Amino acid sequence: MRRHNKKHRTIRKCKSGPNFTGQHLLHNPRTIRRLIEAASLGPTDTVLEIGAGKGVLTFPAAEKAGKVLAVEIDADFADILRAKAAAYPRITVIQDDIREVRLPAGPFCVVANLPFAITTAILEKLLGTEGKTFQRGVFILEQGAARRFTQHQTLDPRLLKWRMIFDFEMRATVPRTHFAPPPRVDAAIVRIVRRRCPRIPAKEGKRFIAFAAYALSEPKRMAADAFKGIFTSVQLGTAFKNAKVMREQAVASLSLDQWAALFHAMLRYAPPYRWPNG
Ligand SMILES: C[S@@+](CC[C@H](N)C(=O)[O-])C[C@H]1O[C@@H](n2cnc3c(N)ncnc32)[C@H](O)[C@@H]1O
Repeated sequence: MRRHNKKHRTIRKCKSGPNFTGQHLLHNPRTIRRLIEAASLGPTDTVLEIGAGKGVLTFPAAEKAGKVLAVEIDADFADILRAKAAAYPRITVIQDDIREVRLPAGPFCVVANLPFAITTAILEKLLGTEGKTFQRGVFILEQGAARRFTQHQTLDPRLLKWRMIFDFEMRATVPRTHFAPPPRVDAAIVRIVRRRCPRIPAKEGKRFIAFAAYALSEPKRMAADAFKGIFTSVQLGTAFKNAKVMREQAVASLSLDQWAALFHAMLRYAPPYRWPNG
């Protein structure tokens, strides 16, 4: 699984503070149960567990799944987990930084109580081109991030792109008291599932981000103005009619399906020299 042959460090001895690795260990049985249930694991599933800690999620996941790859950066935690998992052939402990780990070549699911500080880096890895075999996952995230990822509309072009290809759903909130030590804020369980029919082809992701960033440069602008640099007025009329977009509608209020329909209209009707560049 390793990409580089780097020497490992014992992370907790590093400089940036006592808990910069987000070591908030989950101890509430109800939340553990909820998370595992939300993962809907079965015997054919390969699970990548991110930030396995001392294994509070590893063993319940291994009871249901075919295989669990438990990644943990902290050498002490990884040793504890390896010792506990010695009698469990379905669990493999990988002591490494998840950002350096090569993702499984075949389909896999994720179970993770994430280190909050690197949430975006981890999602970028799973939901971008590197994660092409990622199917679905359940994640404990900071509640603010969970709300941002799952709210109806978003002004973030990269998040919009993710939501063209994956469905995000907030499953439950998790009070900070369910962790030891408790983080400063509450958390939430978010389920992310690859759509059977993505709204746009995954290979168009970069182009879609450029398209969304262009139109969202002034989010309150009316849609007719936001897209007029891309479409001629005839093309705009057709694109808006097909996407059920009103000319006066603020670009920030477009639904996911409307974004997708307008993007497809650009690919179909607008000449490439009018497509926004990333
Ligand atoms: C919120 S704790 C979760 C621990 C355990 N899964 C639980 O629920 O109790 C996050 C874990 O991620 C680990 N971690 C932090 N940064 C990591 C990284 N870059 N790669 C892998 N693990 C990391 C921490 O050491 C910590 O054990």
